[in-house]
Amino acid sequence: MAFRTKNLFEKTTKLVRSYSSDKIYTHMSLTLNEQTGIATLELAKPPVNSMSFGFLSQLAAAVQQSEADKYKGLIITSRSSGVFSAGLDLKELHHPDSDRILNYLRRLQDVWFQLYDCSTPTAAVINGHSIAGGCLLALSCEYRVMVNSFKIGMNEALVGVPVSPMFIACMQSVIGQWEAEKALLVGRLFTSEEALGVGLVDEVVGGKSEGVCKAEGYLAGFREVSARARGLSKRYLRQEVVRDLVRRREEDVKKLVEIISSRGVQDSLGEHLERMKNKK
Ligand SMILES: CCCCCCCC/C=C\C=C\CC(=O)SCCNC(=O)CCNC(=O)[C@H](O)C(C)(C)COP(=O)(O)OP(=O)(O)OC[C@H]1O[C@@H](n2cnc3c(N)ncnc32)[C@H](O)[C@@H]1OP(=O)(O)O
Repeated sequence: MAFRTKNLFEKTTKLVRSYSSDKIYTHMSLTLNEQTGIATLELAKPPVNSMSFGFLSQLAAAVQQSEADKYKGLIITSRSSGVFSAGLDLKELHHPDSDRILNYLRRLQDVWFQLYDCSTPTAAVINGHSIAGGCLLALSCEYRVMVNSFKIGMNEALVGVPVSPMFIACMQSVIGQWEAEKALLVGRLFTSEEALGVGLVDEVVGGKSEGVCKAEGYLAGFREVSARARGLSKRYLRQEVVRDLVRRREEDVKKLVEIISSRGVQDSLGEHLERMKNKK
């Protein structure tokens, strides 16, 4: 089979350089299967694929690449066998520099808009724990296959930070208002099986390769469908959520910076980081 592992940054060097201070293309790899036209984006930022500024920039470049090259599909998964993504990098949120946190949250918004609103068919193979921002990443894809025995959800309530409108909108659009409310207000993490029960994921499988096959099956379902019509329909279906968040994006970011910088939230973040350190 003809596989081409693309160094994403060959084509997007300019974009990534202007976005990121990290070394180019260190946190993920994008591999195109030239026979199917489906690309796999494998997150590879040990130990837990936390979403640092550089990670978000590379993710943005990958999504942009899939749109520009008109991939038939994009599968997002993790190189780690235990963690899909631990979400936002808590170190970016703890004692932040005011300009950096503003730019970090703007970057997060940009990536989310790009992924959520992209016309490329997308699927997530969640082959490990998927927490908060990690759950957002999976929910922004169209289809989710999860490997059993892991946890997924948005734990902001336990971290002591508010769930932001973008995260809420995504959760609501997949599992509905009441289930989202029940889960988000207590920071519930679902097992793979519970996630399937509530509709947070579409399938549960025994391992990553089975998950990739299921995701490919979903994406192959569009082979006979006009890519243009499909892409436009997806945008129309998602436009209400996008429009609302675009309209209020600057207001949301400024409010969140204010909240994150507050003493109470900083104390909670510090305690959460301490708990993680002490769990060993
Ligand atoms: C509209 C405006 C834009 C929107 C902006 C929204 C902004 C709103 C504000 C906040 C939103 C926050 C959402 C988030 O995503 S916050 C992140 C929440 N995530 C977590 O709490 C995950 C915590 N991690 C875990 O539960 C575990 O690490 C787990 C993922 C289950 C993996 O467990 P395990 O394999 O046992 O690994 P360890 O726990 O030992 O961790 C290994 C090392 O990784 C460090 N780590 C873990 N998670 C993070 C993280 N999120 N960020 C940074 N670092 C992380 C951990 O401390 C260990 O480090 P070390 O080895 O040095 O001790």
